[in-house]
Amino acid sequence: MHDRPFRSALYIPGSKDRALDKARGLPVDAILFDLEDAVSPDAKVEARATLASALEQGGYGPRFKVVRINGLDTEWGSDDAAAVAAMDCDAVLLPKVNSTADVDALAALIPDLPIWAMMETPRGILNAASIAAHPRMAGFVLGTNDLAKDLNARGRAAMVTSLQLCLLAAKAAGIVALDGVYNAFKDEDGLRAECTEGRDMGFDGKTLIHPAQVAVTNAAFGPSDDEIDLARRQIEAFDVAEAEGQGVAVVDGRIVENLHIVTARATLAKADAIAALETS
Ligand SMILES: CC(C)(COP(=O)(O)OP(=O)(O)OC[C@H]1O[C@@H](n2cnc3c(N)ncnc32)[C@H](O)[C@@H]1OP(=O)(O)O)[C@@H](O)C(=O)NCCC(=O)NCCSC(=O)C[C@H](O)C(=O)O
Ligand SMILES: [Mg+2]
Repeated sequence: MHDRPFRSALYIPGSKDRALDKARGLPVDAILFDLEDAVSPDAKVEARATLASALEQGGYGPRFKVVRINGLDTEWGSDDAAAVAAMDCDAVLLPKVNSTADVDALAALIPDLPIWAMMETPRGILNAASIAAHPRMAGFVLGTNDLAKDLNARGRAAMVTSLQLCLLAAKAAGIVALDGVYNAFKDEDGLRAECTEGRDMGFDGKTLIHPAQVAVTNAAFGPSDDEIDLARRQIEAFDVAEAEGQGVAVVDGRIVENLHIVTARATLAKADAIAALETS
């Protein structure tokens, strides 16, 4: 559990002024300002300047700001990294990370900023544990489109092992883990089902491509009223049990032990963090 929510993380093409402006009013927890795949090659250089100007202008409030650069093996990567070092953002996102050597290369160009990794290549997935444990690494974003392409995979079931390897690595290292995008952005029911699946696997949130996906995602990854109510009742019941010298309570016919109280407290802390974010 992280000290801020990451339920929804919206990609915004760095080249699109209108979308950059719209994001200032969207209730997302994080923004992934994109210089990579959402920007065509002939617009890359201009997008860098457009994004720098949008971030300088500000207005993104409490949203966590991540800039996705082009790979350092492309003609734009090094200049993107130099530009990002001077931008007002919270992390830099490196695409197609294969190994810790890729992270080292970016770390050498940007001394301070937390680094996030796109996990979207077979080599990267196999190296997930060492990438997550890199001292500068702070977040994983699953790139399920690139991964499906490289695996020649059809459907999400074919990627579950990859998703879980990344989750295990992220949880072991204590970093953020965000699920991949749902491409059919007008299919609300399909998005809800995939959010539910990602949440139940343990992802902190989901990456999005369109504002219409925000509400469903925030609802799926935030604690529901029933979950908050249950967490409160578990804590109360466990306090009573402990006062009576017991190590176990029973709530709704299920046992509640100390470890469940850790989860219950995390649920309440997340609800508080969401409320604080939404009122700031
Ligand atoms: C998918 C889109 C191309 C659709 O664009 P459009 O047809 O313009 O949508 P709408 O007309 O419905 O837009 C309505 C308004 O919303 C704004 N808008 C649209 N998208 C965004 C956005 N992402 N962020 C902020 N605002 C947005 C429009 O400007 C309209 O505003 P207004 O005119 O004021 O009403 C488009 O949504 C889009 O480009 N989405 C982002 C695509 C993207 O970022 N792709 C790259 C990331 S996905 C990826 O690479 C994952 C990973 O690497 C992998 O491998 O899986
Ligand atoms: Mg990708």
